[in-house]
Amino acid sequence: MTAAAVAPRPVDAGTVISVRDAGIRFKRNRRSRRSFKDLFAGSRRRTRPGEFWALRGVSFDVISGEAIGVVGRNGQGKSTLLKLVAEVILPDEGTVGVHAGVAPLIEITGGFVDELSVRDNVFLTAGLHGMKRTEIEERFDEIIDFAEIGDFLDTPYKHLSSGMRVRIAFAVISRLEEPVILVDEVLAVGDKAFREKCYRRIEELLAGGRTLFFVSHNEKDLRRFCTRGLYLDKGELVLDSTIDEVLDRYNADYGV
Ligand SMILES: Nc1ncnc2c1ncn2[C@@H]1O[C@H](COP(=O)(O)OP(=O)(O)OP(=O)(O)O)[C@@H](O)[C@H]1O
Repeated sequence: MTAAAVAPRPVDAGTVISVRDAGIRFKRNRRSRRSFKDLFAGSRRRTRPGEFWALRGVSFDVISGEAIGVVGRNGQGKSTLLKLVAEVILPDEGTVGVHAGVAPLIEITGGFVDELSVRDNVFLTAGLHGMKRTEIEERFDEIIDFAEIGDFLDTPYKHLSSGMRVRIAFAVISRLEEPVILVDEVLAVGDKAFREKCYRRIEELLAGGRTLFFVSHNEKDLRRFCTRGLYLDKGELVLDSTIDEVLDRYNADYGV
């Protein structure tokens, strides 16, 4: 049976994300590009020379309001999983059903455009997530105050330091009204005071019922926010359990 033939499971009330047997393969040197012909050639399950599965056979459901920590060593597929949930990439096999809007902070650029000013990027990103111009104008000062980068409103995004990029990206993403928030390790770039401010904001969002995916190598942070853990190893989901069980298993496996 081809992946395309897998019938989507009925979605329970409250299920915001439903991932079934998802797999994504990359070329060693760049993202695998499937040709139009491949879609009909039944070659989806095969790995061609130079390709590998960054994720494979991954299945889980997420209920609205869950806070999920994604755990695993470097290169085991954590960021790839978040990109699937953000629908930035599509699975090569299986299905990824996302039944709610997603605000992703998954790369340092936060989806911002290098050449545009900070001001224009705020309007662009918030607009792409469905905010009306008047709503963005109302929240603009709050966003800039949160990021503490009021002196750089007309600066092209590419000229900001990496910490400043994360500040503005987080400030915008965390003001969106999307029900699902994805936070990759990018916050690690921010200084300690700013990180703490972001963490308090994440706690507010969780208290307000948002759903969180949080990738981190920091056990304390994972335990602070997350109730559930997904442990990825060699592209497979080896454990889906409480965050405490997931961290215990990860520590036992890798002796940290
Ligand atoms: N666009 C891409 N093209 C080719 N390979 C990729 C691409 N993106 C990720 N990979 C590879 O897929 C694997 C999983 O990468 P991923 O970034 O998901 O790991 P990770 O668990 O988030 O790692 P880290 O903890 O280091 O951030 C790695 O081997 C990585 O090199």
